[in-house]
Parts: sequence; structure tokens; C-alpha cells
Amino acid sequence: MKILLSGCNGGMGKTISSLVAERDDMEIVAGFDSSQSPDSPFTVYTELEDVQEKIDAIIDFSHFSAFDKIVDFAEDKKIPLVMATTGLSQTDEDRLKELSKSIPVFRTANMSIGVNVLLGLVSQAEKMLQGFDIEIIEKHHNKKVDAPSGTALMLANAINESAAEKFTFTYGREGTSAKRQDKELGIHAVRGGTIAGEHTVLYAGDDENIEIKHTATSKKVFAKGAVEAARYIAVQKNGLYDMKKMLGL
Ligand SMILES: NC(=O)C1=CN([C@@H]2O[C@H](COP(=O)(O)OP(=O)(O)OC[C@H]3O[C@@H](n4cnc5c(N)ncnc54)[C@H](OP(=O)(O)O)[C@@H]3O)[C@@H](O)[C@H]2O)C=CC1
Ligand SMILES: O=C(O)C1=N[C@H](C(=O)O)C[C@H](O)C1
Repeated sequence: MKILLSGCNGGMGKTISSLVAERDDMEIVAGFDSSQSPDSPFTVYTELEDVQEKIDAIIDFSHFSAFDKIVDFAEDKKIPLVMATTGLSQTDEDRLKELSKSIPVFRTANMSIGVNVLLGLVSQAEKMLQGFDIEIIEKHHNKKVDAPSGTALMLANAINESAAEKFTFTYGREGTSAKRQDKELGIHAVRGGTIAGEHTVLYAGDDENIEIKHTATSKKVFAKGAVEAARYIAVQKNGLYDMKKMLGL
């Protein structure tokens, strides 16, 4: 199958290119990014309207500022879309839902199996750990532009969906009036070095704590998930899909 890789010059783009080069069932036939890349084995476009190749699926790991261009292109050409970029607004997420009525759309903020299992675990824990204070701590590399991570938000939303009484999210704390409130869910972003992605959900109770933690040890885990998602989405009916649906979790 033939892929258009959006964000092809970036960290995830390069990891996906290397992975796809080892496969014989898939080929990246075109790239999209903010600049040309002379060494690329495929043509890199800076304008999607210039794309000439026939495309079976689009994989996007770029930047939230490119969102409308990519969605317009997928919608116009009726090409299944894997949208992995984070930092999207609620309006963007709503547009994906709407778009999925006319093409198959795969949306997740985290392509790893582990994080998607973690989503189920936090939903279960929410029903069992009444009264525990919950804090999410995420750690990523120093090049990440958005905070908190899309995964941290996905975990927080999963907890809230299972919660009888909804939490208010607090992003970091500072100052002299920062005491923790009831039904507050703290979300904290740490940035440094080359950390591929770490998410810890801390449940702090009276004299006891539980931590559930997922660590991505390289970007390869996300690339592998994205490639599987592209294969999957290319043969689905119109609709909105995610890792849980694809993996049957
Ligand atoms: N869902 C998941 O499992 C995962 C999602 N991600 C998400 O994927 C995205 C990309 O991550 P990563 O590869 O690390 O980021 P990088 O910054 O390394 O790569 C992004 C690429 O997109 C390009 N780009 C930026 N703005 C535009 C634009 N307006 N139009 C076209 N291209 C653009 C960048 O170009 P330039 O450098 O010139 O700005 C860069 O080459 C992020 O949102 C990240 O959070 C990452 C890993 C896993
Ligand atoms: O930018 C990254 O690198 C990652 N972004 C995703 C997020 O924001 O959750 C997923 C992963 O943790 C890596």
C-alpha cells in the first residue's frame, strides 16, 4: 500500500520511514513537511495540492498548525487518515469526528499497546480507589512543543469518564495559594534530553500510594503502531477508529 507521510522530516517521520523501508507490503510514495529534503528517497511536498501520487492512506505526525491543510486534503481526495499529532484544539478533534462520516479516520495521542492498556487500567482503578488523590506526571524530550502531552490528557479524560464526580484538571502548581483541592487532578509536564515518553499515574491515599507507569524506550514503538494503524484504516468503512478498537481492548 502507498503512504503519504506528513511530518516526514521530523523525529517520528524519520523513524516511520526507516521502519517502512524494511517492509514489502508498504511504501512511502510522498512526504509532506515545512521544507524540502534533498536526501529523501521520496518526493517531499511543502504544498499538498502539488501531490501527484496515488495514495492509500495518510499518516500524520507533524504539528497542530498543519491540521487544517491535512484534513482538507484527506477530505477532498477521500483518503483514509491516521492522525497522530498532539496539541490539537477541541475544534480540531470535533472536525475529525465530523470527517469520519465521509472517510475512515484513525485518531490516538499514543500508538503504543502499553498506554492503551493503561487507559483501561485507570478506568478500573477509578472505580476501586475512591478518595485517593490522582496526579499524572509525564516526561518527554526537550524538543516537544506541546504540554501537557496528548497522552496525559487522554489518561485524564479516561479517568473522568469513569468518575462518578468529575475532576477539575490543574496544570502544575506554584505560589502560595496552591493547596490541593478536592476533586482536583494534577497534570505535570517534565521536559529533558531524549526521553521518548513516560507517563505515571499516581494514586496517593492515606499512608499508601500506587503508581502505574508506562515508559516508551524509543520512538519505534509509536512508529510500529502507526504503520499497523495505516494498514488497518485503509480497509475500514468510514468512521472514527483508535488503538483500543484496532487491538480489541
Ligand atoms: N500519537 C502518537 O503516538 C505520537 C504522537 N506524536 C506527535 O507527533 C507530532 C510530531 O512529533 P515529532 O516527530 O517528535 O516532532 P518533530 O518536530 O520532530 O517533527 C514534526 C515535523 O513536522 C514539520 N512541521 C511543523 N509544522 C508544519 C506545518 N505547518 N506543515 C508541515 N510540516 C510541519 C516539522 O518541520 P519544522 O522542523 O520545519 O518545524 C517537522 O519536520 C507531535 O505532535 C507529537 O506529539 C509523537 C509521537 C507519538
Ligand atoms: O511528542 C512526543 O514525542 C510524544 N507525543 C505523544 C503525546 O503527546 O502524548 C505521545 C508520546 O508520548 C510521544
